[in-house]
Amino acid sequence: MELQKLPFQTQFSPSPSLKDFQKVEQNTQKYSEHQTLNIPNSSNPTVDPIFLLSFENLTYSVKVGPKSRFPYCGNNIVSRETNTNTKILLNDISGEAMEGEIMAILGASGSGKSTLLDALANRIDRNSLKGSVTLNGEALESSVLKVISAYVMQDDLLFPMLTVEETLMFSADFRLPLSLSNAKKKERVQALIDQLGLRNAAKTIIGDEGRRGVSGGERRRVSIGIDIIHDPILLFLDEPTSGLDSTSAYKVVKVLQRIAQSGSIVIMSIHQPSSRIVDLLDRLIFLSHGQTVFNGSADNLPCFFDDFGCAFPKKGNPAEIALDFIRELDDTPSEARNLVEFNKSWQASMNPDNDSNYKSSSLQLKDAIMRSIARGKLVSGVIAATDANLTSFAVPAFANPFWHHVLANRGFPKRRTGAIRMKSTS
Ligand SMILES: Nc1ncnc2c1ncn2[C@@H]1O[C@H](COP(=O)(O)OP(=O)(O)OP(=O)(O)O)[C@@H](O)[C@H]1O
Repeated sequence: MELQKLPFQTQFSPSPSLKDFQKVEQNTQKYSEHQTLNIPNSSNPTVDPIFLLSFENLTYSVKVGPKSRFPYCGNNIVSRETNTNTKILLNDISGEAMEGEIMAILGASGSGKSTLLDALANRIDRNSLKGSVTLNGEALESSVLKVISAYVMQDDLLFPMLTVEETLMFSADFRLPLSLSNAKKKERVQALIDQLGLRNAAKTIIGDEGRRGVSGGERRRVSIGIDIIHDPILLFLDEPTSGLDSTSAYKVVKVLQRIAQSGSIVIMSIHQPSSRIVDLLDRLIFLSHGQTVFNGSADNLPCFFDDFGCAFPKKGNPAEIALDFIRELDDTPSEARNLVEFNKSWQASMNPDNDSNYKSSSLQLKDAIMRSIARGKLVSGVIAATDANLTSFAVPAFANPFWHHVLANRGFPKRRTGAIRMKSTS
């Protein structure tokens, strides 16, 4: 794949040094002040995908104690037992997702969706997780992942008395580097409001039971916004549509598609997507008891199940139909095992050379990240200071959502009382 020539391209070697990154950072700003915040719309998808997330043979198990003979004594008795069993939560899961795509993880409750998401997002101890997760063929250091990714949880904790705009500005103040000017932060917030489709709600308070505020769908998009303020390359979301009506859920996924097409890989777990949501999903992984029972595009579902021997109805929501089939097969362990095995052979027959679907110039990760920054991802300034190994970034990294950080530090912003001065964005 011929890569677009950028003004700074000749300035770095295949193994960039700290100075190279700093030059790129400066040049990126010079190259196009605007590009940093330029968010392509969905009709303008990424031209040349430069990132590929791959995961191979992911296996994760936990030790579980036997049922206590003295249940009323609580867990202590059980934990003293040496006779523990192993429960396999993920069993040999492989797949890949490319920049510009949304990959959805589906399956019945307890099938392992959140566990797989956690495994991909490096939220499981690497010593317990077998297999590999790579970006452009390189294992991801957790410090790098912190900077280039975001994880959006199901439960959103937002301040009810702040407006949408103030909430996002608060996130920008806390999560973007101090070196980034206030004007740039405001610019980023405004771009994000448009990307999230929240322009009409920008001045509306979040609200709660006592105060009317934004709708449930808007609230969910604000939650996504505070986590993606730095414009990450990898975005993980745990059930981003749960609890939303069909239209709100669709709007959320539409926003996610826009984010993917601005140069990210979006990976999410989802329960029962509607047909029009399924149309927005590029890749689906169906899990059953921690194993893959289908991995591919929704278009392949009818053919896959027909080949397996389940006549796939011509009409209806393909994801729902597939989930129903899987649920039925789950009732008979031998049938469920057959489906897992069938998926393996079907995958192999679809891709006999075992080639990655990703046809690219296989850019090294560092180069790909720099190219992505030049394209406008990772808000300018986020990697202003990196070391040669891409292991330390000048980004504030909070283990918890930043609200926790604020609360823990008793920095709760008192609107209008000025305990923390909220910078006005208007
Ligand atoms: N630490 C643990 N110890 C034992 N079992 C666990 C542990 N964590 C998760 N599990 C089990 O692993 C299975 C998969 O859990 P996971 O949360 O990934 O499922 P899920 O598909 O996301 O479910 P849901 O749709 O209900 O959120 C479940 O049976 C769960 O009870």
